[in-house]
Amino acid sequence: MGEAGWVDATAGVAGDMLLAALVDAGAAEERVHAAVASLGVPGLAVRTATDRRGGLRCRRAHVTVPGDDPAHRHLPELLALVEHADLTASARDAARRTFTLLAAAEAAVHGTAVETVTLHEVGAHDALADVVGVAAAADDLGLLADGAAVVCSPLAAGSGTVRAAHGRLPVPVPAVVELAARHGLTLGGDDLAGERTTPTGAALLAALARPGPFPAMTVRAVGVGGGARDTPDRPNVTRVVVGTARVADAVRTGEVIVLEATVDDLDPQLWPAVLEAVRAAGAWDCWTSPIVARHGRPGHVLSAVCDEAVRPAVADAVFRHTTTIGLRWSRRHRETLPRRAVTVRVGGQEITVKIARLGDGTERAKPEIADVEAVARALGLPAAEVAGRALDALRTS
Ligand SMILES: O=C([S-])c1cc(C(=O)S)c[n+]([C@@H]2O[C@H](COP(=O)(O)O)[C@@H](O)[C@H]2O)c1
Ligand code: NI
Repeated sequence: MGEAGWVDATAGVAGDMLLAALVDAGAAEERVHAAVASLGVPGLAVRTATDRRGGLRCRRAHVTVPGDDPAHRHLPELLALVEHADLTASARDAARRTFTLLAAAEAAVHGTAVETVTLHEVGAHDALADVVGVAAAADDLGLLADGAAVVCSPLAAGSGTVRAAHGRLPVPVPAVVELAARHGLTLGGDDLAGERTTPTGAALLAALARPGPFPAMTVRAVGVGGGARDTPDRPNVTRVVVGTARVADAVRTGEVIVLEATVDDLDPQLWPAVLEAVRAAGAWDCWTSPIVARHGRPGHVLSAVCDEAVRPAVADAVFRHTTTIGLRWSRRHRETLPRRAVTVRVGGQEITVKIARLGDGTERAKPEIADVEAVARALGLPAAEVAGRALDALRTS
């Protein structure tokens, strides 16, 4: 059975509110501190403290920013900071996906390209700390693991106007509406005054959650994250509930998007960079298959598997990074075995072992090959030996 999460954004959601809620639900704050510190921005830090919002106890996240924040950033700069930070693969993926979705929505709103769109507040130091902090916290709670599922409620639309770098904007602000339209998020609750859902909050939910009703789960913890304002109409909080999903059968079923493009005119040396870009856009997996294309030309079919939420970003990456001028996509059924991850040590170094459970209850363990390769390099041993020692360590643990 996998981890389950529910995000209640009916009173609103912002990056700092979600971060505080995840920490309040039990995510290790040290991991958040370390992730933010590893961005290498001197003076950028985050801490949380208990507070109250509208009579409810909550936790608030406080970000300390250096005084020299540039007026704006662009997506490549944010992705480079995330790339060099000390994050797990899942947390890095989550942070990358969030910024990519945010930039794609901003680009659509302002009619510019994703890579060159100017990100004002949403690319500032505090947004960076919020996104990376949420990625680290969600990872710590197991919400980014294979088989985990996070569901979110409708997001509070709010009402009125708000002052931003763009001038006075109508609420819900354009970036939030664009993110909702692209990722099927529901906006509701326009009875609430002011900005309740920010672009960063909406992008985090687009990247980490799918909209839906409260998932059946055995509840383990609840976290309440407070926003900057203490509003009289409703406690200004985002709630997170975490637990273990209740799954009736061993095999999970679901739907995924499979995108394909046939390409016969790309410099073959570029394919590794293309695959990396498509993954960075949010695809879970992507690969190429050699084909003989029209007129007997050797070519490749590029295939990518992703969630509906990131389909526009993945399609965008395929168009930008290959020579194709068309692609096709379809919804496909998927079945996956429940799995969990265990950390073992070989020669003092950590290796993650993924354990899948089959329908008859038997388990199949596989050390993560990237960890095996890194440890093999560090210890000067063959990878096969390190993998074997990881399985021995699992058996004796
Ligand atoms: O930074 C940018 S480009 C930006 C775009 C928009 C649009 O809707 S377009 C709105 N805002 C406003 O900035 C603040 C901070 O947002 P966070 O997501 O970083 O919390 C907020 O009021 C947004 O509505 C910024
Ligand atoms: Ni904008």
